[in-house]
Amino acid sequence: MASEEAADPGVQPTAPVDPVLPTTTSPAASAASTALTALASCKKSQKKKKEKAEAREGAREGGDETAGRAATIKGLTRAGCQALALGAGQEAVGCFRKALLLSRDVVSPWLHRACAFNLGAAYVETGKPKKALEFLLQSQLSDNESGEHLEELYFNAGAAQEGLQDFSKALECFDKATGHSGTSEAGSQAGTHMQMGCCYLGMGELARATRCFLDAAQTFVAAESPGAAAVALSRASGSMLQSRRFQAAEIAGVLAQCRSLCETIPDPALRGKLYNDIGLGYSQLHIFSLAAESFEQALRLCGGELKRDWHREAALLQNLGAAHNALGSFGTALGWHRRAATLHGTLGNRRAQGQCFGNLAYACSQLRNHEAAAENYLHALQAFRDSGDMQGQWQACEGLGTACLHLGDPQKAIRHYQEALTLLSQCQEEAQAIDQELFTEYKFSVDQLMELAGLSCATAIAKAYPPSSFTTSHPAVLVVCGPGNNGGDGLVCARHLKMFGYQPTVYYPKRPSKPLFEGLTTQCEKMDIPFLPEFPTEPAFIDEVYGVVVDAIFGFSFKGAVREPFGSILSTLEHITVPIASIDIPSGWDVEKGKADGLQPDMLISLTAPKKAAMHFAGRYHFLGGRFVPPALQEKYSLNLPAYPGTDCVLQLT
Ligand SMILES: NC(=O)C1=CN([C@@H]2O[C@H](COP(=O)(O)OP(=O)(O)OC[C@H]3O[C@@H](n4cnc5c(N)ncnc54)[C@H](OP(=O)(O)O)[C@@H]3O)[C@@H](O)[C@H]2O)[C@H](O)CC1
Ligand SMILES: [K+]
Repeated sequence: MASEEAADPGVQPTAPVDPVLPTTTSPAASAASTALTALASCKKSQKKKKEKAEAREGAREGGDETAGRAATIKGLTRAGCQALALGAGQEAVGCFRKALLLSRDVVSPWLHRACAFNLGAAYVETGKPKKALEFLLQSQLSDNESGEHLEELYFNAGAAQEGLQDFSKALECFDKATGHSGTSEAGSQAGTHMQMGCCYLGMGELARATRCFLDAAQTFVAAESPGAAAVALSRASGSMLQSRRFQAAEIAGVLAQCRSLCETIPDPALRGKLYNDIGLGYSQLHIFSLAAESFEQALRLCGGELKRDWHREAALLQNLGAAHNALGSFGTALGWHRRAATLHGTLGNRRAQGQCFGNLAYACSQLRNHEAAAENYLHALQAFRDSGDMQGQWQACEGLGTACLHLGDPQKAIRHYQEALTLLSQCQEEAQAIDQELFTEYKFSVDQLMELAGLSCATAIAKAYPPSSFTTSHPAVLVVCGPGNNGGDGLVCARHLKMFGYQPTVYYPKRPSKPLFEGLTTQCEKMDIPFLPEFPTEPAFIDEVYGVVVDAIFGFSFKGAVREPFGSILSTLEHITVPIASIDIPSGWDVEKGKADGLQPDMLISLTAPKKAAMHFAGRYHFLGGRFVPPALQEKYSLNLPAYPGTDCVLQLT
């Protein structure tokens, strides 16, 4: 979708989409990739294990009473390994479990531990990390075991911890695995680096993740594994893009390296996936010519008629059209949009089809074929209505309005523009609507959400301004609370800051007489958090005494001109030099348009989802908090929230 005014088609909804091959580095994606990598490693270790088990068991087959049992264990181990190789994880688990049971009656503790290891590794593979750890722990090898054994054990334990999203424990294990990797192949060391990269991604440490992926890529190249090296480079470029701390030229360099490796990868499916990822990377860098080339290369690899991946093909056609729109080659774009719209339609993906019709309409309008533009905007509008996409609907209406103007029908244009405006305001009321739905449909109480919101704020503040960064003698924080729920978030935040070792002081001039706010106030008082009787009028005084000021005055219900006493408070805050951390929205800002001459906080903690005004935020730290929106609600409002790292309650956006 794109409106006539869309100056930046890479950011507008014309941007390539990727429903099939997410480059996302969310913990979920990382877990998925973990499972895959673990699979490869397990297979490797199972193979070795199998060989060693056979050799050692063979040596033990000396006609003693356990020979028969050992032979059965050997058979079960072999069957388990075969099942693993065929991807039948459950069956493998069954075999290894039986082998383990039998091994209990065999005198050799080594054999028992080897069987426990096999079962643990199979559980890693079947995505049962808790079970995996249970058995991997039973397989603890002694210090005089070979380094390779220990490397395998720690690798699998790391993969299991990663599956449990305990990234720091996983990293400890992977570290130990690399510590024992002296004799192992380069490929297995690189595999460990990949896993470590995934852990850092899960922890939101994107620069470290990038380093690990790049290290892995280098080792894979040295080990002559171009496919694995290209995957590592693709992950590296993804985390570089996400971190926003790398220069475009650096990222483009990684993408180019990845692309040249792709040419040597024999597996067409992997090559196709990588070309698509590379295309998405180039799109994010706004290098649309290379993006289009990469998408075309991916499209050629979509598979023959029998094994065709139609969903991927539809996404690629859509991406190609979007890239050509961005390049201004609208004539070429038309064909891609049409094919994409048809294929998405056949696959029943109405929303994506709407986007393709929108892109097609935009290309038609640029080619001055306003009749065709109007017709396609109408198709887009219908598709967005069917799929409940409000943003798509108002953009289609706006496009329709412009097309009608060009076609000499101003009355009709006005009607479409009016509809676009109504739809737009409905979008902007979304934050309140989500809030309402959380209470009415999902039966959350305000207290619950406020607790989570306030905890997120305190956590984000502690991340951005650790006590060591304060120039004041104590980590003193002034929390200014307003009369609504934003103020309530401030009180909760103050309480958690105190728990975290800060010294918060609250200013709360207009206190609603409601049990919730009275309770929050008492909790703060009981925790020896002082409440200021008056607000300091001198900005210099605030700078002197406090290291950070939390702005919890107004949130999304602020309207009109600021009324006292908040007008004077905000004027003072506009002149302080210590950093301000605003909760949800900088106070005094228009919820949609911001306020150029208003408060300019150093930090913004957006709750639930960034509000429109967040676009005008120019401070150093933007965090997302309020990790409480259930997936169904996220989907209903097409929130497209980025994934929170691991179990964190905040996510740093910038
Ligand atoms: N789901 C979530 O994301 C959650 C968000 N939470 C936080 O709640 C706020 C929204 O809270 P709400 O109570 O709806 O409103 P505000 O805190 O933004 O402010 C309302 C009060 O402000 C007064 N007000 C409004 N405009 C002005 C003005 N121009 N001058 C002075 N005072 C003003 C208003 O007074 P009235 O007299 O108009 O009633 C209210 O007293 C959201 O942003 C989050 O921070 C919750 O924690 C739950 C989860
Ligand atoms: K605020």
